[in-house]
Amino acid sequence: MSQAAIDSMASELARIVGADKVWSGAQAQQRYPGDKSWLTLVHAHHGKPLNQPQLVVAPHTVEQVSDIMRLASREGISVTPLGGGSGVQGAANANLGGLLLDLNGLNRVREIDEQSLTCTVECGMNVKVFDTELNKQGLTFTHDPASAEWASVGGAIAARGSGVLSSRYGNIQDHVLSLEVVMPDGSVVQLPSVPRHGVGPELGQLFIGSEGTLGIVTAARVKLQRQAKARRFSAYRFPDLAAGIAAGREIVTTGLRPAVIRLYDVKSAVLSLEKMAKAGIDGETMVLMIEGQHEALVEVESRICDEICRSHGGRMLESRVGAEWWANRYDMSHPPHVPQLPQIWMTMDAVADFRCIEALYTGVTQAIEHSIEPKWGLTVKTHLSHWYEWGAMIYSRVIVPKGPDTLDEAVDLHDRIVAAAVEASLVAGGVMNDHHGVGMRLAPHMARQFGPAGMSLLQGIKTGLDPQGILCPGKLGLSTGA
Ligand SMILES: Cc1cc2nc3c(=O)[nH]c(=O)nc-3n(C[C@H](O)[C@H](O)[C@H](O)COP(=O)(O)OP(=O)(O)OC[C@H]3O[C@@H](n4cnc5c(N)ncnc54)[C@H](O)[C@@H]3O)c2cc1C
Repeated sequence: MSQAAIDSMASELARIVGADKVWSGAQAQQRYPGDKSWLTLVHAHHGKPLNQPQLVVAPHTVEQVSDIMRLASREGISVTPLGGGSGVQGAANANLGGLLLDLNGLNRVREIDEQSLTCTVECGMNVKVFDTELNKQGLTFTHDPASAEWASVGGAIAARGSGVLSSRYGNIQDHVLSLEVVMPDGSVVQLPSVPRHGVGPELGQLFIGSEGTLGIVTAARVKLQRQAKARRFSAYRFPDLAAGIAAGREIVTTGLRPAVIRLYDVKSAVLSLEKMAKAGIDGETMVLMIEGQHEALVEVESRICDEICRSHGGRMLESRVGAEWWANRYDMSHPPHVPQLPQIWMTMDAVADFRCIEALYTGVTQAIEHSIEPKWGLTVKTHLSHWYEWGAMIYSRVIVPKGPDTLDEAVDLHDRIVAAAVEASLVAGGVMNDHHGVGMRLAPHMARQFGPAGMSLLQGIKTGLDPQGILCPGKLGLSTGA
């Protein structure tokens, strides 16, 4: 965009939202440095920011979002939505310029339906603030990612996120009941808000995980739960990872639903449970948390889980291990546990069915370990924390303790680790990833993971909904637009 076009667009945007909600040029880039991915941080550190919006606009209402999209569509300007900016894949970067749409001002709770236990909430609502508000009424959202203090509800939906309680309550797609979406041409779609329907396909699922490429999610009706009245923690030391996986599999495939089933491999257990090390955390360890409305049910479920864990060789640890784990569950997202540049760090979360899960663990962790020369001293620590009726997720925390000084070398190492892990997850019968989205990190691998026919279907949907290609061009491995 020429300077004249930017100025003209800025004044049109100011007419929609007010001049104090529009920023351009250096002001825009300083105000919005980009998301929390290593790629974003390392580029900014080397003076080559990935996030380069020419304009930023911060609407407060769905009508304003609609007017902005109508304007962007008329002018053919690309738009990148921004929620809490907590993404770790580089998705919320306006890397091709254009307009960054800051949605944090759309943060109202529109309605709580206490009979149906649902809430209609706007996309910019912060996840933690939302849950704190609900807690005052004895209710809870149950989407509890480690990034709750930064992430928005819209961002969680757009990135198809998951939270620590997912094994009982599901991932974000299970919480979302219906959506309000502003389309690239500014039209507003209200999807049916009923428990289930046979009125054609469930269109809401199209937007969950679409990372801003298909429409702007402005509000969602979401499922609520009553806050748990009873909660039990337990922890088990298993002879090896396979025994822990077998116990987890038996738990979820026999109808039991612990809210937390977290199985750490040896390195990860020592790292993540170090505060409890005196309790004998020296091997594969599982933390369980069982909760519900009825003490009696929680007691029975705990007892059966205990029997299952013991039958797979699990040795029960002091119950405080689980309780302390819960109290400190966000620690790994804060200093001193957060790595610093020039270190290279990333999380790789892969998912597969139970038939493939052990191969996935072995394949991905070994591929990461061998992806770069040993001199870099890479470490990989892995746990399983999202369990489904037919499979589970492995989550690897990867750190290169002293990365190279140059940007190109550092990005090359990073990309080699990612490519090796993606390939290994496919070979093992899984995919990368489970809940962190695609962003810029995984975009080059989308075609490999979706396959040519899958990509062609996705591209067709994109072209149909966004013929000008103005929403997040190039994201999700899609074309950069017309
Ligand atoms: C320390 C740490 C821990 C984390 N732990 C977890 C975790 O436990 N579980 C988990 O799932 N994730 C986790 N994440 C990743 C991240 O927090 C999630 O992906 C989160 O859901 C992103 O929300 P956000 O509002 O910050 O989105 P952003 O980063 O702002 O945006 C993410 C993507 O969604 C798009 N987008 C945002 N809002 C909208 C909207 N309203 N409509 C359309 N598109 C939109 C953006 O364009 C971008 O493509 C973690 C991140 C960090 C830094």
